[in-house]
Amino acid sequence: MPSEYDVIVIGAGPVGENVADRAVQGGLTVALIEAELVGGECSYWACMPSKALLRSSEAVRAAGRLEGAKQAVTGPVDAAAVLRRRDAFTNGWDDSGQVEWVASAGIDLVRGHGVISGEREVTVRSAESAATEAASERVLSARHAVVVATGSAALLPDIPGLAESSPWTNREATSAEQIPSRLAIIGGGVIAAELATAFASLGSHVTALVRSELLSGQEPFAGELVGAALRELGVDLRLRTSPASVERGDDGVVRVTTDDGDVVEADEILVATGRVPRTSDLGVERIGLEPGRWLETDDTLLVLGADGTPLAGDWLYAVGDVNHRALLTHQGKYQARAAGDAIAARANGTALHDERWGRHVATADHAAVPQVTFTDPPVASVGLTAAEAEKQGVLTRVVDFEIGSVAGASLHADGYRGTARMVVDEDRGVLVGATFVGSDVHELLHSATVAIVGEVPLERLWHAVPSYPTISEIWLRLLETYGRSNEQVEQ
Ligand SMILES: Cc1cc2nc3c(=O)[nH]c(=O)nc-3n(C[C@H](O)[C@H](O)[C@H](O)COP(=O)(O)OP(=O)(O)OC[C@H]3O[C@@H](n4cnc5c(N)ncnc54)[C@H](O)[C@@H]3O)c2cc1C
Ligand SMILES: NC(=O)c1ccc[n+]([C@@H]2O[C@H](COP(=O)([O-])OP(=O)(O)OC[C@H]3O[C@@H](n4cnc5c(N)ncnc54)[C@H](O)[C@@H]3O)[C@@H](O)[C@H]2O)c1
Repeated sequence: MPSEYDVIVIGAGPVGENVADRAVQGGLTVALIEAELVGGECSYWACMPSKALLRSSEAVRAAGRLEGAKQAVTGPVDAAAVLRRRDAFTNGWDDSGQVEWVASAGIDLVRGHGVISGEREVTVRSAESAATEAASERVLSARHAVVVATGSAALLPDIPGLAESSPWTNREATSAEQIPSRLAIIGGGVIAAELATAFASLGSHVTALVRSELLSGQEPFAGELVGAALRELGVDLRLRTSPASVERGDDGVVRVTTDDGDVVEADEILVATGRVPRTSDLGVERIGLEPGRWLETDDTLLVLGADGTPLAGDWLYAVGDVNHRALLTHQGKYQARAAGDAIAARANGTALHDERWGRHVATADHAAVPQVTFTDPPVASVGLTAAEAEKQGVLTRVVDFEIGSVAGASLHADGYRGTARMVVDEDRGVLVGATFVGSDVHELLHSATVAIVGEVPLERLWHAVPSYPTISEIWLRLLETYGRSNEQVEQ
């Protein structure tokens, strides 16, 4: 293998793989360095296994909401079969399939831990040498760019006794071989809500300790509807409650003392309190950056130095979780496409389109980040919440509608419960945010993303006719509730 490449990518998660692929397609040679499994957190301990843990129980509950189907589906979910299905999605934590794809894409995979050892230089310590401490290092240099795609890891809050109690992070939870009888969860964000749903559905008695509100970054009705559903699943949901201390006794039982003096007992405790960047052992101090911090970038994903401008020579990029722009696989891969193409354009001396919405920038990170929280009901959101729009000074109008009163939804599930909200920028007459909560709203989300990214005037949206009878008719109801501008003039 050569020691000089056009581009070196550190981290072969979904985002690193994509930036490498894009750079190869731009005619460049690429080395992709991975310390663990090619495919990263998403494939093995995050998106894929967590969704596999959720889906079967969701399907059973969906049948239970339909007269006629519910009589046919009467038994409990087979947790062991769900775990086997999860194992199939993670390929038994074997990345050989993804390694094959890397080779077929013309990318050189280098196994080991990458450290930035100088400008355009990365030293790779092989996994074996890290274990034996034998010196087996390779120094690689990059003619054009080094891309950091090292992702994020679970944040462990400083709660007395927690670290000593063998807590689960997303890794242990998504790779669990058994369903614990009692699971305590700290946190009220996306991971906590999804994994509370998964484990409660698979038979755990879940106690969730949420220091503020559930899903507090989203529209308030999202947390209310998901919280009600979790309680129906038997989750002991404790809002505005924090753990004061944690202890795992000799009997193996974890005891969490809450700030109101109560004691919660559990067999396992899952920490879902946010993420930290994987930059603490990356050598960034050699180039004037602080280890353990997120890497701030411009919109072409070039890393910014302490002075807020890209490092001299435009050689260091950061994509995916590690830049903290949006901790989502699809958004990281979007950044990867922009960065990979920008690297190729800069290397080949072709035009750089770094204007807003240009080919080489990740503009959507600021305007239209879609996210589905795979609870039951799921929460599908994109763009700004009403509170965020107001905070940004947008002249905001909010329109809400109950999804259950749409014909398609009432056919979809008996007693369909759900809410939709659109957030409108009144000055521009366009949508800037949308949230849907309700069974199977996932697939509605992309329509809202297209409307926001395309800045489609609401007047034109009236001509996008939703099929009857589908849940998409919610669009028509939202527009009718908003009213047409000529109606407003007449009033
Ligand atoms: C439980 C859970 C569920 C999630 N569900 C979803 C979901 O449904 N949809 C969604 O969009 N997002 C989801 N996410 C978020 C998603 O997992 C991340 O946004 C995504 O994995 C980020 O990709 P990445 O490539 O930036 O980083 P990662 O996937 O973290 O990959 C980084 C890679 O870099 C490697 N690495 C790190 N440091 C080095 C080094 N110095 N040298 C060599 N290699 C290194 C790591 O081993 C890893 O393989 C979920 C997250 C969690 C925790
Ligand atoms: N379906 C998806 O798209 C999906 C699924 C899972 C994760 N993710 C991504 O992973 C990221 C991380 O998820 P997350 O749930 O860990 O983070 P989060 O930021 O969504 O939620 C963190 C939660 O922990 C709480 N918290 C923080 N510190 C605490 C402390 N010391 N004590 C008690 N509570 C504390 C917060 O109040 C919040 O409720 C998310 O930003 C999301 O983008 C996405």
